[in-house]
Amino acid sequence: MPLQLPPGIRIRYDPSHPNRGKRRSLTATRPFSPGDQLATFSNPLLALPDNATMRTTCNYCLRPSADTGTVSGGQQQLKACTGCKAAVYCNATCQRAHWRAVHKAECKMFARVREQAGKDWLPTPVRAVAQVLLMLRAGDAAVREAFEGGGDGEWSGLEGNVEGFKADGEVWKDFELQTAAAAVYARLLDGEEVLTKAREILCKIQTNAFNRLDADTGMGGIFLDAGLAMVNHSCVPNAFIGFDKRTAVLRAERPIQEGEEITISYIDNTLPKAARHEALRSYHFRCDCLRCEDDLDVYDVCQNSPDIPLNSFSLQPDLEKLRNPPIDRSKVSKVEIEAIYKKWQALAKPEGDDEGDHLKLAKARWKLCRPLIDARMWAVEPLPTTILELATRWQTSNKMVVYALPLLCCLATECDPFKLVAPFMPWRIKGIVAIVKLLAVTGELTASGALATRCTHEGLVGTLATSDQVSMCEALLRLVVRHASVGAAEDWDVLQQAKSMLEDVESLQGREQESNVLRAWAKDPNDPECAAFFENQVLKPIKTLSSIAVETLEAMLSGRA
Ligand SMILES: C[S@@+](CC[C@H](N)C(=O)[O-])C[C@H]1O[C@@H](n2cnc3c(N)ncnc32)[C@H](O)[C@@H]1O
Repeated sequence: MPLQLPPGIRIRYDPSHPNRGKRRSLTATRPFSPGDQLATFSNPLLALPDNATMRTTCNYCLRPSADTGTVSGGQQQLKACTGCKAAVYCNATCQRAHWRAVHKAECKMFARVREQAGKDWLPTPVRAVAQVLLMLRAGDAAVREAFEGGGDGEWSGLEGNVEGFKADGEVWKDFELQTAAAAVYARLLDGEEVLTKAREILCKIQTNAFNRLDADTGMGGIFLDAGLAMVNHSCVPNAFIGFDKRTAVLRAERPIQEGEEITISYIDNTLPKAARHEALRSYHFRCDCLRCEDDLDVYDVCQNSPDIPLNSFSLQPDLEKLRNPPIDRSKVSKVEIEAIYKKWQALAKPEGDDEGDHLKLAKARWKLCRPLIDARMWAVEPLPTTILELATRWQTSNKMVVYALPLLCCLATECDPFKLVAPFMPWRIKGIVAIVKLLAVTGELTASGALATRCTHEGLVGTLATSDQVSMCEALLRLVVRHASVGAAEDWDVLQQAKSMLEDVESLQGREQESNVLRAWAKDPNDPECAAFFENQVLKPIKTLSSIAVETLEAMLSGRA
């Protein structure tokens, strides 16, 4: 049976393509603009939370619950299946749907796991392989086509790169252990044939499933849809995937023409080339995209991006800066950047939470990044991650929280727009929401007069004291709401939060005038009066905070004033 695909996309099969892995690809059947939804996939073959979150995530719709055990956004408790007590659900509808989809076959397996291993969970890949084995036994036609086909031909099953995995001794040994466990627990251990099949299944899962990892909710898991699995990789992709519970949405990151191949990035495509190729190793192909062929860095890719004009309504509206970034390439070569990244990765991370140990690591990282700092290449890894990891630590530290704000402003203006040129990319949106949350903290400290006791940097205290932090928040939230409405689902948690924070800010008494200007600015960012307000009240303080970040980091990490 041909694979059913949503309208807007189709599989292109080119049997003469010399690279077997690229014979099948997804193609657009009509033009798409940046942010457009290409297709949604809401009936995946596999959708499961990872073992760390399976007790705090609905095992069917994959909605995470808050730590309290209530479903986020609601008051319902997650309820455990009365049979296995391992899988949990937000309601009876989800439980019934999961029972029909796979849990009917899986429930008894968890009882065996408890009996034999004394646990109420399985490692995620083991559970995924066991689910496929059980669905095959139950005669599921779609699962059979996907997992028992040969992987070539327009639709003849998923690609598994089995020979490639086999060639990697360590990985294969691990696969053998995991698949043996899946076969035992699924009670399907009847000979080498099942084990061979289980290993093929695991190869296909590794090649085609997406990891739903969400740093905010701490949630991970596996999502595998046969149609979505037809999308190939590029380090300069024209599309990206967003997850919304049990649905994956494929969206255009750049303009896509009718007949053009749709590509996404399987990895962090802003890493230096050698690191990207290392990350792609488990997909068993050598990427020959433009970024790889010409060894382009984030600034090269940004300069040529068709998405630059979308930034006129963003925290980096200086389009000229995106086209001609003020960097000094003579200070560091691409070969040196590769070497910096390798050494940076090799630095050991402290095991515990000791502040001193983490500061020592940050200093060592900063020292390694010196050529990038001197070249003002803030968007080139590993510099952004060095700043982000410090900001993340400081955000939750009473002593350092105020200092985290400039770091986030630096990331949102000097790093993210160059790395991800489209302002609706979820990562950029989350960065802005993080600034709003910190402004809420610094705003309160400023209002209560406690700011100076929490921060000794006079420039930072002065900038915050003289800024209209509420208007900054409102402007940032308007950016978030506009861009998230383009690049994410309407009920994306981050968008919902932003909308509710915006309502709170708008309802504050005594700032109707500012709110009116910002509302008008969101409608027409080019209106001179509104643009001037945004420039003076929002962009200027954010730029000042961003330069304070550099000063602070230099002082704290390298002792330079
Ligand atoms: C998720 S599948 C993509 C669909 C695949 N083309 C197929 O026909 O089944 C991932 C596999 O596709 C191949 N692939 C994806 N992107 C590629 C690329 N840019 N160049 C070569 N092969 C690629 C690799 O074999 C990879 O392991």
